[in-house]
Amino acid sequence: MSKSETQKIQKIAVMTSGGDVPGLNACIRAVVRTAIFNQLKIVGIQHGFEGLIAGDFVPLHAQSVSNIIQLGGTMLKSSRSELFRTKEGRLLAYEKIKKENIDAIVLIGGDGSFAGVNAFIQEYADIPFIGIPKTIDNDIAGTDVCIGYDTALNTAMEAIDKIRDTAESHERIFLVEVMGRDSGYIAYGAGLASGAESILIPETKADIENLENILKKGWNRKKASLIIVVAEGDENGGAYKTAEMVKKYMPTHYVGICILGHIQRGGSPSAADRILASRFGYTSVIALLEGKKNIMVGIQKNELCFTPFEEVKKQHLQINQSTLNMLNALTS
Ligand SMILES: Nc1ncnc2c1ncn2[C@@H]1O[C@H](COP(=O)(O)OP(=O)(O)O)[C@@H](O)[C@H]1O
Ligand SMILES: O=P(O)(O)OC[C@H]1O[C@](O)(COP(=O)(O)O)[C@@H](O)[C@@H]1O
Ligand SMILES: [Mg+2]
Repeated sequence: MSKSETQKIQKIAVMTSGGDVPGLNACIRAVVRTAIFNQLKIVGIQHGFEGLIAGDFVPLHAQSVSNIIQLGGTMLKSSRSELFRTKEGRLLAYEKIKKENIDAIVLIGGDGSFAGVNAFIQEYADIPFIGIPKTIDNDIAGTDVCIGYDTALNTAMEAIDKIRDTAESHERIFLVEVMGRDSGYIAYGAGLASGAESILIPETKADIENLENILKKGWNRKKASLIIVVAEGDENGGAYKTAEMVKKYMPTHYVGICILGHIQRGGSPSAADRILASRFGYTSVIALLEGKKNIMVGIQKNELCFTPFEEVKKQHLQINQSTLNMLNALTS
């Protein structure tokens, strides 16, 4: 039997992996403070799985996380790691965990990171992991909302409001491309919140079929500006490709393009993200102390819940007929 199964957990580690989001520092703070409050030792693993493979550990104390709850980015850094996808990489990671006497790990990551840790625990079963979901794409099943989505959504909405000002003054059409590799959550949320005339997302094809109609109707009823929000992962290829289509429908109009890009990943986290991050961080350590392992913390219908890593999949935005009806009414 392994140490973690026979003895109390004494030393844990926390890490961030995958694309960063606002709220990671708030989550790290909650994990560290809860660990220390419960007399656990805690180290940070720097640079995600790359740092785990390299043994890049840093001791953490209550003061290490002072004054970071409001900061974007991650004090532990993050990475995407090709080496962790290999058995050799995961063996190196295991060796470093054992050498550092780490009994359990809190992993703040996305669906990719959880797939990675699922591969790891099939090979090395004696290290309990608790996952905390973060991604601005909000596309992780097992939780209604991920850390970072709310702040990214607000960043995108504020940017679209600004584009609306200049579009109105000059009576122009703009395409605004927001992040979402395979996900329409930011596009849908920011488009709805900013009164966009059209929202193009990977989850539905009806949006592009209606585009010409919506634009012509809007212009004919003397709208001074038209804003189309496009998810980067939209099946038509994002803002540049869609702009070509729009220019065909409205050949005499100015068609501007604005790609928001990584601006959506930065900035001070919203209150909602800080609160979510704090709840998830606290719950993850308590879960380890209660003997839970290899599960992701989540929140569904405002209740905290847990999902085994092997069941953590991508979540797709569900757009049903009543949502389409609402969008049709609000953009008319
Ligand atoms: N199937 C897998 N097997 C092993 N490692 C994986 C697997 N999928 C992802 N990973 C690891 O997890 C890292 C983070 O995944 P990624 O999809 O980039 O971000 P996120 O965790 O935010 O979804 C990858 O860079 C890789 O090291
Ligand atoms: O910063 P990178 O590595 O280029 O990744 C960009 C991608 O990361 C995201 O911001 C989301 O990343 P995660 O799934 O890792 O949270 C996508 O919206 C975007 O397509
Ligand atoms: Mg992902």
